[in-house]
Amino acid sequence: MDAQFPPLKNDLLLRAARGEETERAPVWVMRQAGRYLPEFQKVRAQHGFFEVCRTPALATEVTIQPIRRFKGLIDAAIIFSDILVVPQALGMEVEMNPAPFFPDPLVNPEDVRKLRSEVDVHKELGYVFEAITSTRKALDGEVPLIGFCGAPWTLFAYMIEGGGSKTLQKAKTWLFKYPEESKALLMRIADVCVDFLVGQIAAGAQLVQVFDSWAGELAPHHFAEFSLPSLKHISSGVRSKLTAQGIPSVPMTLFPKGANTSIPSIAQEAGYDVIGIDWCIEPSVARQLVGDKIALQGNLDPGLLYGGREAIEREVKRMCESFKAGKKAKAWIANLGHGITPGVDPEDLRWFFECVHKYSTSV
Ligand SMILES: Cc1c2[nH]c(c1CCC(=O)O)Cc1[nH]c(c(CCC(=O)O)c1C)Cc1[nH]c(c(CCC(=O)O)c1C)Cc1[nH]c(c(C)c1CCC(=O)O)C2
Repeated sequence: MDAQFPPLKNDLLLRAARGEETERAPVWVMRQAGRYLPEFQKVRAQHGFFEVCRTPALATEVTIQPIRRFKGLIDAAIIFSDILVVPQALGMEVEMNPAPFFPDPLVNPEDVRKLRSEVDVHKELGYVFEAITSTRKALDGEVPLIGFCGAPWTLFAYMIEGGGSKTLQKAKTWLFKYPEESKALLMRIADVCVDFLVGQIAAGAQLVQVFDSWAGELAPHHFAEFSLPSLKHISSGVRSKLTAQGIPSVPMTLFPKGANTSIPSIAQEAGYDVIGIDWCIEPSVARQLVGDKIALQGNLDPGLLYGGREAIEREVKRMCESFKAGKKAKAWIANLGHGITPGVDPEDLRWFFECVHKYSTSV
């Protein structure tokens, strides 16, 4: 598989994801290709959001923009796409104006009949696979390429709410009034996620991340009941399908945002190599919870990038000390605790990268 691509020159991310010690922590940021970058805004001024996702040459260009700008400082690219392409593959209409909007959300359990019963990911999402292959080539081995999908619970919530929501009133109505139908839908989404991730890995993704952005909206026992089974289904399904197809396995990351009290069960049961953490948990505490076999990713508050250089340096130093436990960078991928937000000065992000390089070294 890798034979068709240029050799990888920087494998820090992959080594840390496998739990190894590294000279310094690899670093990238969630949503690194996005609206805070003027070069991204330029592309978006001429093309719709999903048009960029669906046009491999444009998706490749915006994926590479942060790699080009922060050359030598950034250790991974993440393919430009969105978690909501999976609901689209299931047959739902999704607009981005500028927040996600579903004109025809799932109102009650009978509505699942509107979804495609069989999803051919190559037909519906082949454009993502093409973008991945094209980006792998364009990266020329500079850094590894990350593929991703949304977690079934987060996607379920979008498909039912019809967009973002503060209370998740509709999604919770489903969970608690129709638990069996909800679980069936969550597993249907998980099946599509499995094929989608396998297709991304076959196309050249060197690590894959599952974003459960709304994990923290569930009580720990409800996370265990509704989200965790579908997350396990994804990790085990991806690995067994890769084996069956003779495709080498890649590290898998789960970002269960806000589900910090569920970290021990996630580490033991979910089947991921890396767990992403937000800034509401101390890194050294997360390390104690997961033991030394699982890698961690995170976790600076993205809001710190508005705080100026002094605050960024102080907090990155503190984060590094907490992750390293005073010793070495091991099994840790530096990142923010959630996506970078619009309005951040790209030069302040550069400073974040420089501070990680300085303070995360093994000493
Ligand atoms: C919940 C979620 C979505 N999308 C995603 C998540 C999970 C991560 C998270 O919790 O932030 C994931 C995502 N979305 C995007 C990426 C691309 C890769 C990257 O650079 O990280 C990734 C990994 C591009 C995007 N997806 C979106 C943009 C901005 C839209 C634009 O260009 O107009 C980008 C760059 C739009 C989007 N897409 C989504 C929302 C809520 C929005 C609008 C608000 C916002 O920007 O945060 C759904």
